[in-house]
Amino acid sequence: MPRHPGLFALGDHWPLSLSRHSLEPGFRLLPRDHPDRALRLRRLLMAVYSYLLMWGGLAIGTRLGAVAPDLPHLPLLLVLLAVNAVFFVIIRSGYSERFKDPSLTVAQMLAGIAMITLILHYARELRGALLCLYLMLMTFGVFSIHRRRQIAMALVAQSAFTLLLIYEWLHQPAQRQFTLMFGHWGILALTLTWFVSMGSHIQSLQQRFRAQRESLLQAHDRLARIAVRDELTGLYNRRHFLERFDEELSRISREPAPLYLALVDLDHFKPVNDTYGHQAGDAVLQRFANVASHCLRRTDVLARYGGEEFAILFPRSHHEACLAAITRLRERFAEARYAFAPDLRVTLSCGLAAYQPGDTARTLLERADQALYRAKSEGRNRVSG
Ligand SMILES: Nc1nc2c(ncn2[C@@H]2O[C@H](COP(=O)(O)OP(=O)(O)OP(=O)(O)O)[C@@H](O)[C@H]2O)c(=O)[nH]1
Repeated sequence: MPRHPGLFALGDHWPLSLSRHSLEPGFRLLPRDHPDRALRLRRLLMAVYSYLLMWGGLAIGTRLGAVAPDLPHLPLLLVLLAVNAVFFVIIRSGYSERFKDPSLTVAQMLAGIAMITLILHYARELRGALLCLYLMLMTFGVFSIHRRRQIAMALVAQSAFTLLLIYEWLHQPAQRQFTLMFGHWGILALTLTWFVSMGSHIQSLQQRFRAQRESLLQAHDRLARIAVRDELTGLYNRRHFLERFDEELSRISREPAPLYLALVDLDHFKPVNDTYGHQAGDAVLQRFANVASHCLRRTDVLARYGGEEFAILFPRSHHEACLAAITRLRERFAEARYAFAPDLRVTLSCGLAAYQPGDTARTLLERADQALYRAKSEGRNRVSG
């Protein structure tokens, strides 16, 4: 879940991180081109803007007589900064990572509700307008806390305001007008209800959008995979192999390097299908893919070239190394056991050809094919070339 600052904690966006990230492992700066950077900067500005507006507005309001003159400006500002600093340290030290929501949204919101209720206590004529601070606070939860928690936060805000009204009614009855208090209470209840309802609507849109994006990404991945992979074995398909082959050929025409091509064909595969069925034949092909993937290097390009024919490209490799890899593969594959026929042994034949200057994909494939033919005619289960 992405961290976000909330109303009373600048969280990730505190300018101190510029100097502290180099000192403590938990303090990290986003790279310049990170897509979240602009968003975080905007949140920082929003948080700073909220602080200045709230505190400055109260200071001016006091002078103009719209806010009670005994409003403790300085302690309030210090409390704001202290609460913010605590959240900042908890989040940036990485300690909050152990919680389900590392942004500590609910905790930040609770602190915010307490602070706003205190401010409202000192607000006189401005109280009605300042009620919107509760809504401002609620916006921080819209994208990061679930509907039930949003409702809970709205109830906490409404209850805090109710307690304030009860306290004032009991302790300062002379200064309070019941109709005004009741009006404020009703308006807050109404707007919070609307807010929660809209918030959950926005959240369900967001979830739908996420789900759609997820399935689009999955579809894209599947398409990308289908485009280059063979469905049965998971190996590269013939088209992708020929593309890679062309790339290698144009690379070695610029910077000469050895290149080997092997064509592999399973021996007497038709009888496997005929005796044990097509599914058993498929399992043998899959087993070959598995064994071959483990016998070759990551830089080798292995593909299913046809039905039971496979191609391997060995870029920047030498004859002995290619021969050793194919022999290893031939031996391991011949040792493979199959659950559907414990006595079955399937072998392979291979034709190996080296790139020669002037070769095209076609000429090199032809030479590998001739070598394969020789391996077959010399008795199978062998490498030729
Ligand atoms: N199960 C299965 N069989 C396949 C697939 N693709 C091709 N085949 C079978 O592979 C067999 C190839 O047989 P042949 O070309 O006659 O060769 P072979 O029996 O292996 O004999 P040699 O190559 O001469 O050793 C055919 O029976 C094809 O039906 C596949 O995807 N799955």
